[in-house]
Amino acid sequence: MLRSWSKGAVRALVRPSRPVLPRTREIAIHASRRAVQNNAAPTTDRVPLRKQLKQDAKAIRAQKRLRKESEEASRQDWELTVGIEIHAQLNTAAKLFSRAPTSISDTPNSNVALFDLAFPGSQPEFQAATLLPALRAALALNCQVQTVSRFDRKHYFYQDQPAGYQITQYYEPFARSGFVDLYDYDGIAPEDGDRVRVDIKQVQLEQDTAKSQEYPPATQLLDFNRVSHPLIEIITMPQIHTPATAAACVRKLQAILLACGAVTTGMEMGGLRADVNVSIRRRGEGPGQYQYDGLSGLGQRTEIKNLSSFKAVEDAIIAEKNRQIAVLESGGVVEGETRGWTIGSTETRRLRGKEGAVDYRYMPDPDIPPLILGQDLVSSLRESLPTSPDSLVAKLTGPEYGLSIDDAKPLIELDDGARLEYYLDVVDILRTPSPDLASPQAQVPLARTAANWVLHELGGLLTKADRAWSEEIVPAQALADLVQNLNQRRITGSIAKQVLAAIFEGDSRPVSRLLEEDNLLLRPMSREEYVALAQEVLAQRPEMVEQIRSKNQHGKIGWFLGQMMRMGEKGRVEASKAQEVLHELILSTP
Ligand SMILES: Nc1ncnc2c1ncn2[C@@H]1O[C@H](COP(=O)(O)OP(=O)(O)OP(=O)(O)O)[C@@H](O)[C@H]1O
Ligand SMILES: [Mg+2]
Ligand SMILES: [Mg+2]
Repeated sequence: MLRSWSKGAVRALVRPSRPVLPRTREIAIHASRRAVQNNAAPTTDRVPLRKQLKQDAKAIRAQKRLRKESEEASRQDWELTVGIEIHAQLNTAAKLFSRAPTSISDTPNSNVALFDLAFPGSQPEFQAATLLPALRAALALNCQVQTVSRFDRKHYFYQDQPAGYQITQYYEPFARSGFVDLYDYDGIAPEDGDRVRVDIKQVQLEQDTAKSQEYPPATQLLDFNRVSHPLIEIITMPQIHTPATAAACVRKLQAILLACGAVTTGMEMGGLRADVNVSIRRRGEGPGQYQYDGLSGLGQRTEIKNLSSFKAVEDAIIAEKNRQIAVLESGGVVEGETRGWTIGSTETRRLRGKEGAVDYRYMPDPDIPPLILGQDLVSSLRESLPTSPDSLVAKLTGPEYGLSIDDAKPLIELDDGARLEYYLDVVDILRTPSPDLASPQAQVPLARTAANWVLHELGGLLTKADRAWSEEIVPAQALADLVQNLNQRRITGSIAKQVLAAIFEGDSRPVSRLLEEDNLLLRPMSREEYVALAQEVLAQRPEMVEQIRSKNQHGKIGWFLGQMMRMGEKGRVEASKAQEVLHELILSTP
């Protein structure tokens, strides 16, 4: 179908499937095994495998210790400074200046308007709907929204940018002067204390570039579906001084953007990319000669572009800091540069000298009128802003849910917020009034049990099967039914795990039917049955019973309990009742 915005004839991109990277731990294990095999010539001094592995582990520990010590030493001598630029793809249906859809997963080059390809004579049509996610982001980042802002042209020549310039907001961005607070639970470096506030200089609207795919030696294919996808660039002040806090800052910004609905995908899916700017200065020496937006005394910065994971942010900063220290300690000078980083690498690499504002020849775009924003729009968006990640942490760890921070954080962060949605659905179902509803006091334990099942039991199955998250694998209703049955002691924990695994594998029967048909409901054992079973296991080791009685070795009761669980009918023995009967028979009978 020929759409008015898709007449550009552009070579299609063949999208190769994403390579599956082996996990680093696996690489390490394989590498050491291979080393052992290579050394396995039939010599008399061959090192046994276990010994070799132990030696390898010791060497790795020593290496880590050395690295930590040298980090510590360099931290005392040098101060690191980092400022971050985040590019986030906004959650909008259309591009920034055309009505072409933003869907980038469609056939390559199928969602492109003439303006996106810079066809002569085509004109920009600003898509006002872009403002909604952009403003939500700015408000969630505590920015001051500007009543008037404008678009500028930033010139550079590269095939992913058909106009020869990017439309951005350089002189008058739509939002300024925000901040993001990072807490210890966000994973900031311990030396940064409980909280770090990072100021946000500005947030600007701009166009994304086309996606290029290299086929060396001579082919590069371009997919213009991404060109002119609306982006915001968030620019932090250079106020971060540790690599871990820089990574925590990007993670937090992503969480905030997802929570307020400004974006739909995070770094994993390419919806967010970070550039980090790194400089160092020697402690105790005079101030550096560089300044940024009123903050002076800084060292010369280099910029590492296009980082696509939190780990890459942290690792690239560590590598670049070490490189700059080595340059300065050997009497060299740090050049203002744009550098690159490859995952798994230990060094950043020079891409080009850093362009300055002059190189970009910024100029106001003559074809796009200023953006004038009414305060009524801003206030109504502010009022309807969804809960922030910090408020979510407070809510989940507060009296309503009572979760630990260790459970609350992954719930909020996993699967771009989808895991939390699912968890809240499960809890909502559990709390829906019903005749046998747990009392309000029981709601916290129920919420905790639900978190355990969503994160650890269901999460464990996902990890084991190496499957991506989907709320459809085990519907929220099914998990809630399972937790409810467990809570009401209609099934045992091990049966609940067995049923969860069955549903995970595709059993689509409602939980109640599954439990009935497979005869899994707990048929409570009578007291007589518990006593008979206990007597049977006690008779197996009378000498142990004697020891418990005479020497007060109560810890040994656990062995008998284990025997009762094993010997009893599957799924019928309740540990607490079995223990009670054991205590009674052993301790109160002389
Ligand atoms: N001396 C410095 N050390 C560390 N970071 C710095 C230093 N000076 C500036 N920065 C950081 O560098 C970033 C500069 O971003 P900005 O978008 O203003 O300029 P740019 O990098 O030249 O632009 P672009 O890369 O978009 O063309 C900010 O995050 C700022 O905090
Ligand atoms: Mg920038
Ligand atoms: Mg930059």
